Parts: sequence; structure tokens; C-alpha cells
Amino acid sequence: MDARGERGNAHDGYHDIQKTNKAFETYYKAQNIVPESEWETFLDCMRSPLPMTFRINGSGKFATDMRDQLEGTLFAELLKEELKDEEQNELPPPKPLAWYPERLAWQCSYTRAQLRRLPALQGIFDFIKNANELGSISRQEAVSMIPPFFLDAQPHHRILDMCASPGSKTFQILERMHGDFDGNTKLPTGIVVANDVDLKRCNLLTHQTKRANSPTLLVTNHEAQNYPIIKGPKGELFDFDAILCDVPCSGDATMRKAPDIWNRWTPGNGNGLHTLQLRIAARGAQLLKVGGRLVYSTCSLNPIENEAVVAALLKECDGALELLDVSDELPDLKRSPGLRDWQVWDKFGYHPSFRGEEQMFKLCETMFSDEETKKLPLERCLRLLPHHQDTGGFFVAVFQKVKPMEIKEDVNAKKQTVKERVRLSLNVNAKNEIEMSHEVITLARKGQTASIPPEVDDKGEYLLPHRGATGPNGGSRWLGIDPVLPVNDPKVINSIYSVYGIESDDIALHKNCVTRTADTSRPKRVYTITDSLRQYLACDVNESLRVTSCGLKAFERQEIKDEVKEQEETSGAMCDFRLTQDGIPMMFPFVRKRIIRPTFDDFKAILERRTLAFEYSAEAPQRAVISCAETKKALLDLTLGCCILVPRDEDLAAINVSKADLAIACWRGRTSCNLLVSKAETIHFIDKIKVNAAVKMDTS
Ligand SMILES: C[S@@+](CC[C@H](N)C(=O)[O-])C[C@H]1O[C@@H](n2cnc3c(N)ncnc32)[C@H](O)[C@@H]1O
Repeated sequence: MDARGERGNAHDGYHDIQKTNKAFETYYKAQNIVPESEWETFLDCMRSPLPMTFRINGSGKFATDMRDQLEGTLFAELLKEELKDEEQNELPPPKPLAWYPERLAWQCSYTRAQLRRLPALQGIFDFIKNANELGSISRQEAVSMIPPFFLDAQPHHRILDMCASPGSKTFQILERMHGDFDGNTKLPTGIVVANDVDLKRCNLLTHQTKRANSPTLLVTNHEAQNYPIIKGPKGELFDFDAILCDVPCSGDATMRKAPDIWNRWTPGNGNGLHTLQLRIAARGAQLLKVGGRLVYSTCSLNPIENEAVVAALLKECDGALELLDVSDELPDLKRSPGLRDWQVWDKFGYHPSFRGEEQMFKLCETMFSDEETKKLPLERCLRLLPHHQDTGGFFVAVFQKVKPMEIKEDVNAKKQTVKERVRLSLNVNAKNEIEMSHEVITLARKGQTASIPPEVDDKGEYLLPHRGATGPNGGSRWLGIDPVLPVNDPKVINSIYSVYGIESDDIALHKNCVTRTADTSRPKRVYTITDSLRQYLACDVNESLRVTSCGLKAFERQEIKDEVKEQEETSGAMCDFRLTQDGIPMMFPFVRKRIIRPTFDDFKAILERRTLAFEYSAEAPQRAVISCAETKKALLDLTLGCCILVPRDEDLAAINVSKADLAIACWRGRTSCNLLVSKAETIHFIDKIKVNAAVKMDTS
């Protein structure tokens, strides 16, 4: 039995681990991060399993409806009776996180094992499992939800998440950017750049944030401490309104979730990361706009990874950064103040001050608190202690940039060859190098790039450069990474505009579409991006950014045989590009053509059977056939190709779902209409209909 009166699942391995570590206890007692009177409670809590928490995704009506459903059914049942586990220990009911706005994040005081095991918790277990898979909730540690709140992200902001994978905080930021976008409100105009040093983790990040369907998202793969500096043609820095530095750390505040840390903890774990953490935060400070916010966070309790980094950053920035007092933000969040003084230890013991020889022990001056440090308002930092709110531990510091600061160039970045610099600065492919002017080559030899400004449109906005797509790395500076190329072939874009009835005044696809296909007149996938994202990419004339994913995949090439095209084009326009299901939430408000409103029965039938034939066929008697003559006629009146099916208004009203929420991509074929939605997504739609219909019946 542990401190919480819980027995772990014999198979979860949790209780096989010895949760003591003398060095850990000595170290943190000496650091005074916890008042003496709370020490034992703190240790007990660190040894107990972490309760499961989740937050409801999205915002506005969708999220509050979901919460009301949850409170109205599942949680109400649990609140009615006293819950006990097998050993008759009382299990408190789920409760909303006190500090999280609008009761949209919840904490269940059960372990995962209990959730799986106890029959009374079956409903909650199923709900969490399904809702997480379908993307309506995110299981996320309570403390990990905190940093994005302090960023104060707005839809028009440029935001940089420097160490972003697996992306739970990026996802929160994107939700905040998109707010209640429903086609009546404006699309976010800002950008979110999410970066990670690990390419595989960049791909994970792209996958985890896919549900946000965001045209503002750019995923890059760089060392955050050397993040590229992008400047506009007049030398103006492309800086960010908000930057999150959720840096790599020892993670010793996550012992409740990862108890193996008890066995491997040493003071050296934190010491070894201090310099990298400081370098990442310092790069963040350089890239921050004056007036913008930088949030530094770790899931470590260690002052060397926390206050020491904050103090060194403040000193290094020489008055350009101010550490903010955020005590009036998230007022219900219990927090401990940061320390002004701490101790430096390593495996040899305690080092009272930095005298120089400590360097031999891999300690550095910035780890120590000196007289200057003690004058800094470090109590403004937030340390979240596990026993205060039954969470994991965390550390957060919020800065504001108050004046410009010097920017050091990226000294460690991979050196470009002269030829490469010339090629990149001119945006020409390797074969054309022969035509480079003497002047440009001289500049490149001096280590400078020729400042070829990005192309500008009649409104003075920067357009994306046409990079050579046949260069040594498939047109990209980066081996294995396809270049980001503009799709502005009028044939492609005009066909999309006209076939789907999209107005260029509503959404400027001709400027804001990109592809990774070398032949931009026949792109495989077309991604939409926001104006700001285009400006950022356009200013990157030297292709310094290693972009692993960019914008929202809105259209995909659908090969249509030429003879079919010929026949069809006599009866109307055809488009080689189908709308993707991911693109529908964003594009639907702008689409005026090829929308079909079937009866609810036909709509459900196509979701369940994936295809609806126009006519009954004796050769395929099992095929479902469209039942409504009006829907059939509307479909037959379309040329072959993609269309969007949306239930009729009265049916949507009956289940309280919006048009954009149940708009599905289909293909109008010769003899049938077919779903273009994956099986997993189809289940999501069927569930949405079922859940909403059940709730409606419940409440009526
Ligand atoms: C604490 S995790 C970030 C968690 C993430 N912010 C989230 O909320 O899902 C730290 C991340 O930093 C990445 N990382 C480590 N060193 C880095 C560096 N030098 N530059 C950029 N990212 C780095 C790791 O790959 C890891 O994904």
C-alpha cells in the first residue's frame, strides 16, 4: 500500500521500483524548494502515482457542449454514490482543475490501472479512450497545460515553439489561435512555428497536431539554440510575438509518472543540461519582438535548470528582458515563488562558489547564484509543487522584451559552400550557375549572400520564391527534405476557384498555396498557408529553414483519365484536385459549389456503407441505393469529381451540430457516390451523430 492508500496493478511495474534516492533527498532538502513543514508530504506525493487528467479540445460552444454532456451523464452518475476500490478505500469523483478556465480540464483521482479494473469506472474509461482517439479530448498532464496560457497567444501573433515535440502545447496554442473560427469569423492571420531538433519527433509533432487542421502551422527541424534568423529585404528581423522555450530537461518533477527516475537521479543530470537550456532561451530572446512574451518552462524541480538559467538570461540580455510578475494570471493556480539563492552540487559534493577550477568538474559560472543574482526578482518565477494540487511538478518563468538587443549570428550553423550560397541567393538551380555574375560570386566568397529581395505583389506583400526544383538535393538545400514551392500556376488555382465556387477575395489561394512536388504545374498535394506564413517563407530567400511540414493539406491531385475528361468537359468544368477531409473545416465556409444536401437517411447510409449507387443493379443487389430522388438528381447534375455532402438544416438542428462539423468529402462517380473519408474518421462522424442524438433525447 502506498501513501495514497492505493495498491498498484501488479502488472504495471510501478510498485517494483524502489522510490527512494538519498542523493535526491539531500539535494532538494538543501535547496529549500519545499518548506520544512511540507517535506514529508512532498516526498509522499512524489512516490504516489499521478492522477489522470484530460482537457476538452477546442473552445467556444463545441467545448462547453462536450463538458455539459460529460457532467450531465457520466460524472453525474459517479457523483451520486460513494466509490470504493477493492480494498474499500474511498475514491473521490472526478473534479475540474480549479485553475483551468470554464471547467474544461478534469482530473480523475484514479490510476490508469484502476480505471481499467473497476466496473464502476468502466463508463469513464470508455469515454476517455474513445474521446481521446476521436480527438475531442486530449490526455495531458495538468501542469503541462500551464505554459501556453502565459504566452497570451492571439490569432494575429507570430509564435515560435522552440522545442515542441510531441506537440501537446503546440496543439493548445493552435486551438487558441483558431478560437471559434466557423467561417463567419476571420481565419487566424498569425503563424505558429513548431520546432524540434529530432527529425522523427518533428514527424510525430506533425501527426499530433494534425487534428488542428491549421494553415498557420510550420514545422521545422533545427537546434533551437541556433534557430535561423530570417530578415526581410530591408534587413528587418522577422521576429515573434510569443516564444515558448519548453526546453529539454532532467524531468525529475515527473517521477510520479516515470518512477524509474528515482533510480537514476543524480545532480549531474540537471548540471549537464544547464548550458543548452540557457543557449536555447537566449536564442529565443534574440528572436522575440520588443513587447513580446517569452515563456521558459521545464518539468524539473532543479534550480540549476530553472532559476540559474533565468538569472543568467536576465544578465546576458542586459535589461532587454524583464521577468514578469504573473501572480494575477491564472489566480487559482497554487504556486511557489522562485529562489534567489541555491546550491551547486555534483557527484563530488557541494561547491559553495565558482572559483574557476569548477570548470574541471563541468560546472560553469552561470550555475551559481552571486550577489547580482540575489538582487533579481526571481521570486516571480513559478514552481509547481506536486503536493499542492496533486499534480506533477513544473517550473515556469515569463519574460517580456522591453528593448531591442544585439543578435549574434548563427556561428555553429552548417557552413554553406560558395556555390551553394550563390545558388540559394539567386534562387536558381544548379544548372544555371554558369550564368552567375562576377559580382555575386565575389560577395559569396566574402561570406555574404547577395541580397536578392523576395518578389513583391501590387499590394507590397512578399510572394514565395520559385526555388529551382532540380538542384542537387531535389531542389532543396536540405538533403532528404523537399523544398516548399508556391502553387501559382493559374491553370491549377483557377480551376480550383471556379469548380468549387471559391472567391479569391474571400481566400487568396493564388498567393497562399504551396506544394512539395517539384513540378508545380502538377502538384500532388496542395497546402494552404496564411499570409504571415507566406511572408515568413518568402523572406527566407537563403532557404535557411529546414521545413518538415507546412500549412494545411487542403487539396489532393486526383488523376482523371483523359477520355473521361473529354466527355465530361462538354457538360461542365472539371477539376483535377479533390478537397481533402482535413481541408474541409477551413475551406467549407468559402465553397459555394458542389455541395449536396442529402436526406439524413441517405447521409447515414453513405457513412455506414461508404458508397451509394444511383440505381439498383441486379448484378450487385447488396449495394445501397440513394433513396431520395432530389439528392440523386443533384448528384447527377454534377460533373464527375469531388463534392461535399452535408445533412439538411432541419436534421442538423435536430442533433445540434453545425454544417462544417458534418461536411464530408465524397466522389461523384459514374454510377455511385463514394466516401473520400478514412475509416477512422468515418467512425468519428457516426459517433458524433449518435452521441448528439442520444444527448438530445436525454435532455428533451
Ligand atoms: C520537454 S520536451 C518538449 C515537450 C513539448 N513542448 C510538448 O509540450 O509536447 C523537449 C523537446 O526538446 C527537443 N530538443 C532537445 N534538444 C533540443 C534542441 N537543442 N533544440 C530543439 N529541440 C530540442 C526534444 O527532442 C524534445 O522533443
